[in-house]
Amino acid sequence: MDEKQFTPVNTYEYQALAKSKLPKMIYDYYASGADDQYTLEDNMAGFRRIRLRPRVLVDISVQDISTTLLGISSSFPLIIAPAAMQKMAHPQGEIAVARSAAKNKVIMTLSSLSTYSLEEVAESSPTGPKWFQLYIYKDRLVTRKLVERAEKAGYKALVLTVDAQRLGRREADIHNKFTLPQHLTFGNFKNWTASDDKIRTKKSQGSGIESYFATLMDPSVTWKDIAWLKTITKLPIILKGITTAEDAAKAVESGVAAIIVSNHGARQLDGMLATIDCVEEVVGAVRSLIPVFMDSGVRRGTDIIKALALGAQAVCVGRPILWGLAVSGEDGVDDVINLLRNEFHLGMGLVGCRSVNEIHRRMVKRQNDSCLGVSRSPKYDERLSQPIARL
Ligand SMILES: Cc1cc2nc3c(=O)[nH]c(=O)nc-3n(C[C@H](O)[C@H](O)[C@H](O)COP(=O)(O)O)c2cc1C
Ligand SMILES: CC(C)CC(=O)C(=O)O
Repeated sequence: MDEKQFTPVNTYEYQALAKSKLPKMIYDYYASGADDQYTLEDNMAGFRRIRLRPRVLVDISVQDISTTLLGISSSFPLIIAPAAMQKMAHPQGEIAVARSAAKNKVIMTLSSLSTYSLEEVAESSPTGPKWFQLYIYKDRLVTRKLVERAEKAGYKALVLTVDAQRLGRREADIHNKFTLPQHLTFGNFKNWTASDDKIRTKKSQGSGIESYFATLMDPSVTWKDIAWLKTITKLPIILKGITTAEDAAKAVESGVAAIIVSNHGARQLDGMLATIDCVEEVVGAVRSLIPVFMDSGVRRGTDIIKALALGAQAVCVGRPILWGLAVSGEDGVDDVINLLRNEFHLGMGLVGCRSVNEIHRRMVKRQNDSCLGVSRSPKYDERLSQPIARL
């Protein structure tokens, strides 16, 4: 079939099409997980181990799938996760994603390591609510300035990533000697110590992003730095990368506004649990004191239902947005969001829920791997190994 006429109907097909369009170095950077990528597979397999228990004969002729997340109304319980360097996928990069998010009434989280500046992204889509993701630099002034700029530009919350004291080892990036392409720069760091030179300096030695991280980010960050961050901002702080009850309890104690249960799309510590398998534990420890969101492995509307049934208030989505962006810019992002929204809407109806509040724990049941026979969907493997041939 002619690639041009092919319209993807789910996020897996978007991934296959994006793979056929992107240069290998860029596709691999977006798609990879750390080490053997066990957790990468498991993030998706985890959702398949959880099965739905629908209730029938419920009048679903009127459904409301909207929700409110930290005071922000959202058309459905989906948030766009921060992902670095989006101009590598499409020239409109983060601006296309921000415009799509605003149009579709979902929150966009902008990465610190964006290829447009945080001000350009804010100005591109003033009506769309946005959160700003932070890493803590060794030079605290870099972080402080970013916080001040994000506040001034109207971002509504800071998402502090806490699972990346050091960058995970993504072997494809090492093989590809990954670097930010010469015509691109980190939008937030023009003329700064944290400039994009750092990603290019050691490119002959392996992953440029690994050397950038090791040079500039602070591996000594602790809970004390959350207290410091609170002293320099009035914005709500969301911790991204909590996966245990112990850390969830500490997060609540530290006074943050919310938690994102995340393993960073399996790009950091391979061998971790799938994040969907961590949600209940974290929700239990948080005792409804603050909202819990989750990410990593969400590819279907029914995955969102499963996450909500286990106690999350919303999911964040990373790679599928990048696949939409790579395939057709803002339109592609619109389409990915719409596919997930429509799948969620249909799934909610078929489990017998008229509103997000009606999704509850008894709507899901866990199954063991042994009951399923396969650890991941053959459909997924097949689609990604031969992207266009199959299409
Ligand atoms: C290409 C790429 C870049 C990412 N960049 C960042 C980043 O700059 N900051 C961050 O906190 N997380 C980053 N993440 C992690 C995502 O925010 C999110 O946790 C993850 O993608 C969720 O998993 P999913 O891709 O399976 O949806 C990145 C993920 C990808 C795939
Ligand atoms: C620039 C990177 C450090 C962004 C990131 O978090 C990632 O690639 O997972």
